[in-house]
Parts: sequence; C-alpha cells; structure tokens
Amino acid sequence: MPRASTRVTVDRRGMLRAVGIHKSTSTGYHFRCFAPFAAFFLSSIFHSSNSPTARPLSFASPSASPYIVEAMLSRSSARTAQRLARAASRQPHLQNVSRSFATVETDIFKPTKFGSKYTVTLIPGDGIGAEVAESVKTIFKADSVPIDWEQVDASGVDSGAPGSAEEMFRESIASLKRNKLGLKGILHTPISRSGHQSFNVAMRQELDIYASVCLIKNIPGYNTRHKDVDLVIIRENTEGEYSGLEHQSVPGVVESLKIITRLKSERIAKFAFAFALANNRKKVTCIHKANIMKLADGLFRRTVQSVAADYPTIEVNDMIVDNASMQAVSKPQQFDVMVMPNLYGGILSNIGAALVGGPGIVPGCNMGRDVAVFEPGCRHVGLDIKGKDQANPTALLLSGTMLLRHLGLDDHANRISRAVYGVIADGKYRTRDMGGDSTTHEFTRAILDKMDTL
Ligand SMILES: NC(=O)C1=CN([C@@H]2O[C@H](COP(=O)(O)OP(=O)(O)OC[C@H]3O[C@@H](n4cnc5c(N)ncnc54)[C@H](O)[C@@H]3O)[C@@H](O)[C@H]2O)C=CC1
Ligand SMILES: O=C(O)CCC(=O)C(=O)O
Repeated sequence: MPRASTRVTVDRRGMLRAVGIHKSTSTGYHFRCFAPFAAFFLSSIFHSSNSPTARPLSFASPSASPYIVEAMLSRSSARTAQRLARAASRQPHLQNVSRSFATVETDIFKPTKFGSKYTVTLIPGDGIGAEVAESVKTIFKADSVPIDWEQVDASGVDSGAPGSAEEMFRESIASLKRNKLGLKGILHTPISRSGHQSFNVAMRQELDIYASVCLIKNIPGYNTRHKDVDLVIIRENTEGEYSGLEHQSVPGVVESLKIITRLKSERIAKFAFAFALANNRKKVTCIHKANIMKLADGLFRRTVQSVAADYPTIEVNDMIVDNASMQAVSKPQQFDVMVMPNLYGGILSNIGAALVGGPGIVPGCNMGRDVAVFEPGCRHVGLDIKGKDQANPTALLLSGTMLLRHLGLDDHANRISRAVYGVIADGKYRTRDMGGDSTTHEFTRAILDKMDTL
C-alpha cells in the first residue's frame, strides 16, 4: 500500500520547508509527491521579494522561474508548520540551523495517476471556455505534459433538453471527486431564471473547495495605470452571501440570508496566514463590513484577529470593504494578502483584475481538503465573445501552470509560464483585451513558438 508523509524542516534562514514523500511500501519506490498536498495550497505566482536571500517556503528549485514560487502543505503538515513557525519565532537559534524537524503522517489525498500520467478533470465551461481550454490543451500537449484530460462539458446555458445540464453537472462533480484535481472555466448562470442554482457555487460547496486564491500582479512588459501591484485575494468560497438562502416573506419583501460561521471563518483565516507565512508575505488585511453587519462580519473580523495571534511575524490590519475598494484603485501597493467573505472577494477580484489588465490574465484556484480546482481568478464567462477567436487564454493557462506546480511538474510549469510572459512582454502578439489584435489562435501559436526558443 502506498504511504505518504511530509517532512517539515526549518532552513538556515528560519524559513519552513515541507517535502512530501510518497512511499510505495510494496515496491520500495520512492518519489517526491507534491500534488497530494491539496488542503493548503500556498502560492504566489511571482517571486514576491526583492531580496535574493529571502525565499518563501517553496517546492520550486532555486533555479526555477524568477516569476513563480509556489508551495503546498497538507492540512496536518500546515498545522505542524504553523507550530514550528511559532516555535522558531520564539527561539532565535532555530533561525540559523538547517535540520529535519519532524515527520508527519498525513491524510493527504492522492490524485489519480495511471503509469506516469495524471488524470485531471477538465471543465472548459461556457462562453469562451472551449476556446481557451483548447489553447491550454494544445500548449500542454506540445510540452508533453504528463496529463490525460478527462473532459466534462458541463454547462449552465439552458440547452432545452430536460435534465441534461444537471446530469452533466453531476458528472463533473463525480469526475472531480475521482481525480481530486481539475482545471475549470466558468459556467454561466442565467440571471433571469429563478430557481436555477449556480453550478459554480454548487460545485464549490459540494466539494468544499473553500479557499479561493486569486493572484493579482502586474505582468512584466504590460503596463497598466499602477506599477508594483502584487496582491493576493483569499476569499471564503462556500458560505457568506452565496448561501443561496432567499425567500419572499410576502409579495414585495425578500429576505436573503448571509451565513457566516466561526468554523469557516477560522479555516479561511488560517489558510490566509499560512499562505502569507509560506510565501514570505508580510501583511494580511481582513476585509469586512462589520460597521453594518455587526454580527456576521463582526464574527469574521474577530475570528481573523484571533487567528492572527498565532502568527506574530505577520502584520495584520483590517479595512471596511467600501474603503478597500477605493484604496485598491488609488493605492493598490499597500495590499499584500487580503482575506474576506465570499461576495467581497468577487468584487475585489474584479477590481484587482482591472488594475493589472483584465479578467483574461488573472489566474486562480479553489483549494479544499480533498479536491483542488484551478480556474481563472476573476471568473468571467465571456458569452459576448464566444466563438469569435478573441478570448485571452492567459488566465486559464496560468491557472494551468499553477496546477502543474501543484503536481510538482515545475519544469513544465516554468517553460509554459515563461513562454506566456515572454510573448506578452515582446508585445507583438496580444489579444484585444490587452490592446492588441491577435486572435486566440495567433496568441497560442506565438506561445508555442516561444516555447521552442526556451
Ligand atoms: N454571469 C455569469 O454567469 C457568471 C458571473 N460570475 C460573476 O460575475 C462577474 C461578471 O460576470 P459577467 O457579467 O458574466 O462578465 P462577462 O463574462 O460578460 O465578462 C465581462 C467582459 O470581460 C470580457 N472577458 C472576460 N474574460 C475574457 C478573456 N479571457 N479574454 C477576453 N475578454 C474577456 C468579456 O468578453 C466581457 O466583455 C464575474 O467576475 C463573476 O464574479 C461568475 C460566474 C458566472
Ligand atoms: O456562478 C455564478 O453565476 C456566480 C458566481 C460568482 O459570482 C463567482 O464565482 O464569483
């Protein structure tokens, strides 16, 4: 039977490092296994520090892409990491040693792997989904990425066939439960049809992929109004305003329930602080509206503050969501990691996307205890440009490279992301949303050509 463990170490700079070891006791076959650490995905798409010595906890080798540093921890190893971080911060001598600290047996999940290939669920989604998913498949194939896609064409668009949308949705959930790992576009939710539940939301709730991570950072060579934007939006994904509990008390009076629980607030807060710690980020800002929703957002805010006490090395502050929106467009550089309830995350990830170039370039993921689903961080369907060969595939491609890193396939991730950034920096091929006139196909071709030169 395969067994897995995590070794957590503190390096000579006092940084925590975790290495997953997957052991097959029957074959004696050992390999480094990154992907199973789904419960805490700790990621920053670019190197977040100017200091050459300050490297975040990372599975990427020091020679990996200068842009990308990512790390993952299982739930239990993350807990251990937190404990060790506290211990290390109290014991200065630990900052100067490099030693193996602990071995933790974990309840890690195991993505499906046949032979040397992973099976990953691919849900292209509605609107531009098919086109950008095609771009990902083409580029991954060209780089011989060891992934077999299990594609499920779920859709929120009403096809008229009774039950078919629901059936495909159920199939996508089954596939994700089986494979533990997915790449997903966005499913449309008609505004006008009452009673039609959002499949996106239902999926996050059913799989309990509770932590949405949206990476907002300027792309080198693509200038927007603000420079040096580098912030991470961590959003509770399963409750809050998205609980879907609404009813009409009497005609003309609707009650819509926002659910905030201490348990879910605590786990998203822990995720945010563990993320900050692991990625050498300095500050966590709690976004809320506790001046008005004193009970709900008050609980969220208090919970974040109490979790913060376990992370003395990370600065913490909080900000009312209205002000945060204004601050984000006027002085986004003040933000580092931001943690918030569901709806505020939707709004701020849209503001964030606009700061750095739009929804077409912002990657993201949704992390749970058992399942990880990578999807564009700013979740747009793009029905208006469906089938027009105009979509920017960057957001899905970079979400895909995050997935590769999650699997420990750093070489593939580095090559692909370098090619994407390289093409954007060259400026010759850019899609319309970035001010160019390249089609999705031309942009994809340019990335393939760039990969040949790397
Ligand atoms: N309407 C829906 O069914 C859903 C809406 N949402 C939420 O609502 C927000 C807005 O959604 P919508 O109004 O449906 O936005 P949308 O899908 O209409 O997108 C807004 C604009 O951005 C463009 N765009 C988006 N992605 C692009 C890409 N990759 N390349 C080039 N252009 C791109 C679209 O063409 C469109 O002009 C989302 O951020 C999300 O938070 C989320 C899921 C489903
Ligand atoms: O699924 C939908 O229609 C909306 C969900 C949403 O707003 C989001 O994913 O941010």
